[in-house]
Amino acid sequence: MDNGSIAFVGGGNMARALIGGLVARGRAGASIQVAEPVPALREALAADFGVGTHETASEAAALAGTWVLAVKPQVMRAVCESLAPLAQARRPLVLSIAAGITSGQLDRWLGGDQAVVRAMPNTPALLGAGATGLYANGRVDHAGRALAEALMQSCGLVCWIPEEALMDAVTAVSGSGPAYVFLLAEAMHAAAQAQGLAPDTARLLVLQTLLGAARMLSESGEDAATLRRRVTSPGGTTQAAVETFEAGGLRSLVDAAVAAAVRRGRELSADG
Ligand SMILES: NC(=O)C1=CN([C@@H]2O[C@H](COP(=O)(O)OP(=O)(O)OC[C@H]3O[C@@H](n4cnc5c(N)ncnc54)[C@H](OP(=O)(O)O)[C@@H]3O)[C@@H](O)[C@H]2O)C=CC1
Ligand SMILES: O=C(O)[C@@H]1CCC=N1
Repeated sequence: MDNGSIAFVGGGNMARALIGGLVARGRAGASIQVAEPVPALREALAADFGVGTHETASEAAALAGTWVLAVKPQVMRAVCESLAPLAQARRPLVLSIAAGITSGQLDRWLGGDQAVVRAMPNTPALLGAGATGLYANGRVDHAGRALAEALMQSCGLVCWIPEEALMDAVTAVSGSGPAYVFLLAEAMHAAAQAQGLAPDTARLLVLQTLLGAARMLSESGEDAATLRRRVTSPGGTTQAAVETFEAGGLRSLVDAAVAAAVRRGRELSADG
């Protein structure tokens, strides 16, 4: 049964990012099956990546030994229950990327005794620049862990997370994290225009600043605080801005935002 094919159940934003990352790094589109109820999404995935597409989860899942469950947490139970007979018959490696939903819930909804890996990726996976946290339940053997790791590594960095409870923190930091950076970019872009810069110029300057700063964080070997201090001339412009951020409570705001995301992850697993 396992011919190396992967079935994605759900062909939305995150599935598209993962499939794009896999195909860009050499996986044949034809080895990927996607179940997605929205016809326009199915057509776009087939056209862009050459994947096989299906209307229902069981049609796609029947063709693969690895299942990536990429539907919203709110519909995960119904999707798993619809796949339970197939899961019991075929014993696939199941990867769920859903926020909050626990491996115990997935195992139960799929009928029990399932090899379940929780993966929390993020959308830069599309560029091979993703970050994924992985947690495997006790039914996943060495080969299953290696397969899950290789799959997600083709979309970027992978970290194994030792305790499942920490997956909510991973979700709040790196799963949701790209949105925090995009929000900062939006705010800087608006502020640049408010100071009189033309929209295109503002966009270019913000974009290159974020890119350059991220590269320095990644490549300089120095920590964020050291790099920040080096920009901040005593009594200069950066100090004026940084003091404004600190006075406005930026650090505690970020702490509260991440805590809110962790709480929401826990709530998503509350029923069932
Ligand atoms: N977006 C992100 O950055 C990240 C998302 N995630 C997780 O990924 C999962 C998907 O999120 P995201 O891609 O943003 O959501 P989307 O809504 O973009 O994608 C989910 C897709 O699944 C479809 N769907 C619904 N029911 C079924 C079904 N029975 N069979 C097959 N497909 C179905 C939905 O169709 P319809 O719209 O008609 O319901 C939708 O197109 C979530 O669980 C989320 O927690 C994890 C990491 C990052
Ligand atoms: O917003 C969400 O719930 C999902 C999980 C992480 C990123 N997007």
